[in-house]
Amino acid sequence: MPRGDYARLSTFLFAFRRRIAGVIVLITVNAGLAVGPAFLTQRLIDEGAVPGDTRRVWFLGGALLTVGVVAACSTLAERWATAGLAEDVTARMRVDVFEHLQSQSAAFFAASRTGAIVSRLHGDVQGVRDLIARTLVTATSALVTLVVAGTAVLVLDWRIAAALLCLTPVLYVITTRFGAALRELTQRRLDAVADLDSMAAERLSQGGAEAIRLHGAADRETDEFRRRVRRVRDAAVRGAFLDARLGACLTVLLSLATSGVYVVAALLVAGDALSLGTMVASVALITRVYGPLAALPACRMELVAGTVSFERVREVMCASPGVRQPEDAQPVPGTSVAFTEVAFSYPQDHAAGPASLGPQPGEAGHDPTRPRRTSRRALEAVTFEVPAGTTLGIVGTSGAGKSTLARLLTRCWDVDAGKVEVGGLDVRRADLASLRRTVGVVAQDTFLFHTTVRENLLLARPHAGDEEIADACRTARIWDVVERLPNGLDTVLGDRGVRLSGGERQRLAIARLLLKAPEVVVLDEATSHLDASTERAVMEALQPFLARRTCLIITHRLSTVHRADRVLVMEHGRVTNQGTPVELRLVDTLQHARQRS
Ligand SMILES: Nc1ncnc2c1ncn2[C@@H]1O[C@H](COP(=O)(O)OP(=O)(O)OP(=O)(O)O)[C@@H](O)[C@H]1O
Repeated sequence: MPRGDYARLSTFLFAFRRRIAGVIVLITVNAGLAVGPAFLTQRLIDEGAVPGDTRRVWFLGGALLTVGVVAACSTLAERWATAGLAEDVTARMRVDVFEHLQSQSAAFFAASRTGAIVSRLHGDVQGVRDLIARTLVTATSALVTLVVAGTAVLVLDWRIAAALLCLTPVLYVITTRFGAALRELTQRRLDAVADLDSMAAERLSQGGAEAIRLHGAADRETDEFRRRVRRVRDAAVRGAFLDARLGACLTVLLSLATSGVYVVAALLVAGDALSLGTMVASVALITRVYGPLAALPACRMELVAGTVSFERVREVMCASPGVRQPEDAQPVPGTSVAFTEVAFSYPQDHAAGPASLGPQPGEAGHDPTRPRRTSRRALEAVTFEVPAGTTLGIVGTSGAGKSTLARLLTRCWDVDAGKVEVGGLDVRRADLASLRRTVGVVAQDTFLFHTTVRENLLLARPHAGDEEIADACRTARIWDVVERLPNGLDTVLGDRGVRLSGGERQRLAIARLLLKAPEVVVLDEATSHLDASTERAVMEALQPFLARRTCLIITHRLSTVHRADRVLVMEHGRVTNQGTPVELRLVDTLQHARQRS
């Protein structure tokens, strides 16, 4: 692992330093308790068994039992402390990642695959948990035990200690060679798992599954899934094989060394240069030295795997939010809206998120050789004003850039040139929370969460009471539908609100807007799924709510904007006309635009 990664991992763990110190103390106590029996055994043989002192034998036997019981209790305490520490670090990391992702702009999510993000939040964070709960603890314990047991052997007899420790450099060389290969394999396996997660998340979503069914593409998709599963399998099998090869090398090496130590000790006893008790104690300590020596290489490998996971989590944590709030951000002071000479292009080629969250080799869209480029301008020199409390209708051909206006107004994206102002304040200088409180949008596609109607509505105003919710639903002409649901407001709507029709989802989104009651309202094709009479009814009911507010109503239908104070006509990212509905002779303009599209 690069040195910088260790430093970052240490920085993250610094917040838990007291508990880590506690765990290290327990590990050291355990290591001390693990070598105690060897010394007691040495004395039991040399001072009790050999001279025939039975009182000494009983006393030292009792001491051995006591050390065993204390060691068991101390191990229990160490496991408990370690498990708690690892889970707390994991929980903290999950929340940090989630919180950081919430601050990402639309550009990040447009460039990243959902499954890959979820994989970071779940699989890779789990990898970090294993790193802390298993690897770091085992490594620390192995190191401490190695030092304590090595010193104990040295105290008993330096010649045996020398024979025991001569293995260390050989072990180091072997693990270094295996470590590099394992790092690459782990990276490949985690990428392959993220690919799989990402495909499953998309294809098994309600919309994805329906699209596959409608296009009869089930077999093709299964083949693709099989190909991705094979990539995961291949990387895992190669990793396991590498592990097994390392295990075999270690077994051979350790058996060689163990027999070597036995022979050295036996020769010393035969030549009267060592007591029997010291030989038994030294032999007992072999496992205490070779256990850690054998565990350390495996730890090193796991450390490599774990830090790959850590690095992948860190990559997401380091993704800078595309939309930042300045230090001196100000609350939005008014409700007028103005666009001045605004130009904007959507970034292309997944430039906005970490590369590993975008398409991977073999996936559609992955082509590192292709030069990066930006798309054609979505907006070009767009200028208009909506005075506070007035309504602007925005009409135009499909792809003209109408929805992009709403995204720039709420700072889902930032303009490339020009400025967007709310209440005379450039939105780039506005406090984001204040901006998003002031501006409310009913988007073209309504997103509903897989939860109850009530929870979906409370997203707009968390403390709204049942009466307020019911009033908003009545105004949005959705209350009778909610009442007919099996559990009313407590009915779970399914993935993305699958239990409701497109028009019902839209009306629920309008109810959500009514609960939020923002001062600036954007309705982006908010009634496009409604039949003409329901649309009329909803718009009529909304009038008192909209009357006092600044409104931008984006639509294809003339009827929806006939009450607007002014209307903007857009084509290919430009404003081609604006005026009152009457001035523009809107019908003609629209028909003209349609003919040209
Ligand atoms: N996330 C995105 N990434 C890249 N290009 C985008 C993205 N969203 C929109 N575009 C492009 O920007 C242009 C304007 O899109 P926009 O959604 O603003 O159009 P619109 O006028 O609302 O269209 P419609 O009436 O069909 O909803 C289109 O050419 C579209 O392809």
